[in-house]
Amino acid sequence: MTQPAAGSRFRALVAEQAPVQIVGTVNAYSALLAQKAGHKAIYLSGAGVANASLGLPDLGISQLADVAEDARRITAVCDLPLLVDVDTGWGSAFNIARTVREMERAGVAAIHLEDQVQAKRCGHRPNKALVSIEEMVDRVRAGVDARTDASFVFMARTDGHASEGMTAAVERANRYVEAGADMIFAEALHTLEEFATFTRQVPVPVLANITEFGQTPLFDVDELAGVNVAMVLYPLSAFRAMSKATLAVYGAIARDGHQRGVVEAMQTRTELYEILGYHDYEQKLDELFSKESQHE
Ligand SMILES: C[C@](O)(C(=O)O)[C@H](CC(=O)O)C(=O)O
Ligand SMILES: [Mg+2]
Repeated sequence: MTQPAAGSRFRALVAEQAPVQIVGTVNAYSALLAQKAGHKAIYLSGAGVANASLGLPDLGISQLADVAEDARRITAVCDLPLLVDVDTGWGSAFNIARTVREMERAGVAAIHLEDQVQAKRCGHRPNKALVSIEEMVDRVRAGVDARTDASFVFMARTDGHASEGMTAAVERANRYVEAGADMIFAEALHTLEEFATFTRQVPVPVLANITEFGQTPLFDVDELAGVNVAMVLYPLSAFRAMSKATLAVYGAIARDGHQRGVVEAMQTRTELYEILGYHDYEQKLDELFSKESQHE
């Protein structure tokens, strides 16, 4: 039986399970770990691609090809609906159309595209500059028009709150919805009251980005459910934890001349193989070999 398209599955999840938790997975193996932990939706972060895959800051340096490659690697092994951060779409109308098509081809369920200028910054840092409402409306129109699968989710992100305030952020969101956006990413709001105001006035599912060390307090799902948030994003939580763990292991090996003090902190070979389904692959190999030897 073939599965419904990724976009349909993501829409159904948002409709049934709001708020849906969406966890960042910086690579294919992380996606398998998220699935193992019981998550139903995953995220490829723009900052994650820049930081983890490229070793660069999240300042609009990465390109479509970088993000598409990481997305394809995830969808190749994990069928959970994947939301992908496409930053500003990497250009104007035809570039945005190409971004949408590439993401559809990569088996992605949803993308979010933001209203910052091309030289974008992290949404939780100062000095973000936005394009005009009209320019962002053009981006949304170009993206929505480029879809070949009507279920593919186009989410518009507004960074408007930081420089223009709540009223303007709500106005921007509504203009993007009128232009065809299916869902809205409300970046860097500060309070639950702000989320309540936002969701009251925006007629589509709204995402809250609960990234650590940022502008938004670490509200829990119940609090966010109470203000009608439909999706809760944890873009870099696992990446931040694995980075700290990695540094501790490298440090211990350098300092101690062995890794014995940090073995306890490691996932075992057995656990790794379980996540990967290693033994199924091995069995397949055995079957192929034994068939081959029967022909000899
Ligand atoms: C969600 C985000 O766009 C990302 O790329 O993961 C970042 C997250 C972060 O830097 O903490 C953002 O909010 O701009
Ligand atoms: Mg980003």
